[in-house]
Amino acid sequence: MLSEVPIKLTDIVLKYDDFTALDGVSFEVEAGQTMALLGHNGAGKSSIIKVILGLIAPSSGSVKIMGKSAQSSHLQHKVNLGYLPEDVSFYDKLTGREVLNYFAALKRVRPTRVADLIDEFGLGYAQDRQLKTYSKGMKQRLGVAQAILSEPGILLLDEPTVGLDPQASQFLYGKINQLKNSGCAVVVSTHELPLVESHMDSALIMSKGRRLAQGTSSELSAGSSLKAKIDFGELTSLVERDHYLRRFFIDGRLQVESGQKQHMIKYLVSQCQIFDFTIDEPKLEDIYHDLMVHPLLDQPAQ
Ligand SMILES: Nc1ncnc2c1ncn2[C@@H]1O[C@H](COP(=O)(O)OP(=O)(O)OP(=O)(O)O)[C@@H](O)[C@H]1O
Repeated sequence: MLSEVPIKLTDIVLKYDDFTALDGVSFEVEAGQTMALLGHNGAGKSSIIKVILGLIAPSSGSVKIMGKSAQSSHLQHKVNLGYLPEDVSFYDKLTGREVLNYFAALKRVRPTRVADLIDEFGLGYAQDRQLKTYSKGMKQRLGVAQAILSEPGILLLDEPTVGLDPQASQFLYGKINQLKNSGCAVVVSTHELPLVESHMDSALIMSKGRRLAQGTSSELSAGSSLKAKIDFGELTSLVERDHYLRRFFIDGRLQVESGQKQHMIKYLVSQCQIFDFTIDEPKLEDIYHDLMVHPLLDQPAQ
């Protein structure tokens, strides 16, 4: 029997009174896949996470977690799920260690895991201090440690790197990668595009509750109107002789839409015997900003 898809949303519409926060959102996250939710403030990212958790019911559409409705009453007990809310807050008279011990007992996690995570997240020196003495980043580290405590099969992180220093952010994405390799399905809502580009499998880019684009970095790049830039040593002299290449010679570089890239590479290799070139693909950050300026809102939901 095929295993169930950990997260599957189909045509989700979510209304808060008269306001439509999500409008026809569909996607799946397979086991061992990581997906980023991107979009402007108010695009609907946290709402998606809350719908996946079953904290809010969509107005229409279906949310299946491991094949079961997200609204099913015992789902939380049956699915090993880790969650970091956007505004992480714990009772601030507890110490860091007490907070993690509390969640460890709740999730039936061995106590040695608490000690390991406190150590890995660099909180050992503060583990017996009350949270009211913690900085924002220390609380965030604790929140992330809480979310991954049970080595979840589904991990939902809402803006996990807010307040984290660059080293802690890198460490977190290393942890996400470890969980992915053990089969966890991961969804991260974030505004940190370079981290997404280097660490996540795919991204769903949202605007005003709708999907603007979705895919891996190369799929997003191929669907974008931004150009890939191809450079090699004797470019200028070759372009002077080659009428075809001249068409793509812009600002001293060959520039082609991502969809034409393979064709251009073939041409360079077979027609020009150029084997040594570099390709500068559009960055996720550029694709994102381009989409925000030129939205493709008529794109049908997948
Ligand atoms: N409980 C609520 N009642 C009414 N409107 C809400 C509620 N929660 C969210 N909204 C609205 O729904 C839209 C989506 O909100 P959401 O929090 O999902 O956005 P987001 O993409 O996570 O934003 P941010 O990047 O700022 O965290 C926003 O316009 C927000 O004002």
